[in-house]
Amino acid sequence: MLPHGGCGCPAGHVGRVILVPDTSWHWERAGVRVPQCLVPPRCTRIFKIIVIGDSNVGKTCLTFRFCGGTFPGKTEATIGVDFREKTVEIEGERIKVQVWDTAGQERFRKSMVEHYYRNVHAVVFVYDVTKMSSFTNLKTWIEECNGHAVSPLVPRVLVGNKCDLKDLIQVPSSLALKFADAHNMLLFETSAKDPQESQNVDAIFMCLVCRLKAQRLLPCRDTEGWPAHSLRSCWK
Ligand SMILES: Nc1nc2c(ncn2[C@@H]2O[C@H](COP(=O)(O)OP(=O)(O)OP(=O)(O)O)[C@@H](O)[C@H]2O)c(=O)[nH]1
Repeated sequence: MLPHGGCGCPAGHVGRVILVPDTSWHWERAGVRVPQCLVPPRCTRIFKIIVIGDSNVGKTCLTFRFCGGTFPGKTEATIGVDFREKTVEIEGERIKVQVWDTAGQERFRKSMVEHYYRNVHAVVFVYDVTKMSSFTNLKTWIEECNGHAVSPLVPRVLVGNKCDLKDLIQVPSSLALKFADAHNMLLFETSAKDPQESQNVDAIFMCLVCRLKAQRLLPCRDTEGWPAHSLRSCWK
């Protein structure tokens, strides 16, 4: 039997690895034994991605589509922030993507703004392709982001949502592309509503996750989500 923390994770899991009579390794926690093959990998990194933009552009729907695979029938204005999570596996590493769906309405975001930007790993700026004002307001959102000392190294992407409303498009792709280039961002034009676009919605977040993974600077956390005491030994 290995001592507590014998799994090797520097954080020390709340549980222990034991060798049972059938000679296979099991994970024991609160008296429940789970075969080792079902135990999640030792460390799961968490990437915090915030989604910002005007009210009604579809931030909630995009995060629903990515995290839950569906388009919500009905949404209400976000108050403060809503969190959604999805665990993805890239090259054998499990990564928890923590998506912060922020309020677009000023009155619902005031007290929370500091929290949005603290320790953020990536930013998704969203506008509505059928509403020019949501595109012109992007300047303000970028200024707010920069004003909260978000490093230029933090990856950012631009998303034009509601592309399914083809007859109502006000923001030409060429204009959006120019803006994205000027701000060193990738541009995605998509629709949270159209199920055929779901892969494109996934691509927004997965491209950020891949870039973050490549940076290899982000710390590992144990499977409970707590920061590991010694981060370096968990880096690949
Ligand atoms: N046609 C269409 N409608 C969409 C799409 N995405 C969102 N909507 C609709 O747009 C409205 C606003 O969507 P939300 O996701 O709540 O917008 P939000 O940006 O989160 O708004 P706040 O929480 O106020 O910041 C809802 O009525 C959605 O059904 C889309 O891709 N296509």
